[in-house]
Amino acid sequence: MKITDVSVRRFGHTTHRHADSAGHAHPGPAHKVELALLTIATDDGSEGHCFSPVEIVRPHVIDKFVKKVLLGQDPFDRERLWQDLAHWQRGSAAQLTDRTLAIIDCALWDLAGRKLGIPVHKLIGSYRDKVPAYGSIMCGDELEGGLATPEDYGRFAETLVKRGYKGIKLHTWMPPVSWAPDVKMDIKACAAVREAVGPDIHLMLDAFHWYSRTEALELGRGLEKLGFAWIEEAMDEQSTASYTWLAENLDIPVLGPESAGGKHYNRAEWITSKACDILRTGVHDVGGISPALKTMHLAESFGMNCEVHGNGAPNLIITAVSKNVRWYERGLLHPFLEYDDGFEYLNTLADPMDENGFVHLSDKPGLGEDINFDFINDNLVD
Ligand SMILES: O=C(O)[C@H](O)[C@@H](O)[C@@H](O)C(=O)NO
Ligand SMILES: [Mg+2]
Repeated sequence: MKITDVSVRRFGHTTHRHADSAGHAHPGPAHKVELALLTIATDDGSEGHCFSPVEIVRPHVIDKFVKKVLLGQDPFDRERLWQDLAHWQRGSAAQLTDRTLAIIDCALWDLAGRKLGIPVHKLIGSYRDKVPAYGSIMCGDELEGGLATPEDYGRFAETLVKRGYKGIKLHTWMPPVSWAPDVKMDIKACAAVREAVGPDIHLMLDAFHWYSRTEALELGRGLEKLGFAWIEEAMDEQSTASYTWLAENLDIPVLGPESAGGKHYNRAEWITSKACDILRTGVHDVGGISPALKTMHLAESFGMNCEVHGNGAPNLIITAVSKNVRWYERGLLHPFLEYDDGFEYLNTLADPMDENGFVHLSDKPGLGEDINFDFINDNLVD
């Protein structure tokens, strides 16, 4: 079996999600955005697919790096193909990123599952077929009745508990919100949520990513009083030493790194530097399902949980194949958006959640996404 092609379909779809100048999502009027579907094809007609931001699988990257590594190779040689792509990164002048490696790795897993007729979480070795979800709330805003005040967060948290969530994570206000960031307002929003949902719901905070050590310490101490489960990305994750200092000075578990580079290698450094109490990984953060599994196994060897960043089928799969992952991050959520409405390019939700807050794994072969190929082919953009 040999890989004969790597192709990309760019298509338009409608969303109410808008990115602000810092890249954080907020609700807004419906608008058209582009997405890509990458496909790896083989000589026996098998295919593997993965959705991607368009720029991550742009022609330069696919032609100059991906095709050179993949074409003619056995698609089941995922580990060797991932290692070869990773080695090209150094000479790529930062053009070949972990995000592209993630898309290729996921498409290869999808191809293997589709070829063998089994879901990827079973191919890897499943630990469970449903995963508790926490509701991951969007960053705050200045929208009337949106997420503009601590009370707005409290009201929305009540709605999420009624929907079935047993855990809720806040992202509070960040620039370009005019008065943000503000530690005291962060704590007020967290206090309003704790007051609204009571003591039994697990609460977490993912804060402004660039607080100073002393600001992060003040924030962490406030969360300790509210019984929060973890504090996340309150400082720039490029400074491991800052997190070692924070973890030494706080009782609340420090979780990370999410956005710091370095794949599973850097996450090993975070553990040995005592920079986190709970490790973090994510399919798109570390270069795919394959390195994410390595990260989770690394954490397990240190008796540490490893929480997964982000929603979607690949991240859901890795939450289901390891005992030391507690949650699936379902979001991002906002009072003005109906997350369960899904997307035009999927026939069904990739992460359906029952009334008890459990997300159920798909039993479809591959990544398990119910792709609407007709919609994609009818909405191609060149
Ligand atoms: O920075 C953001 O936009 C959000 O925090 C986003 O990355 C969210 O997915 C996250 O960090 N979850 O943990
Ligand atoms: Mg985060």
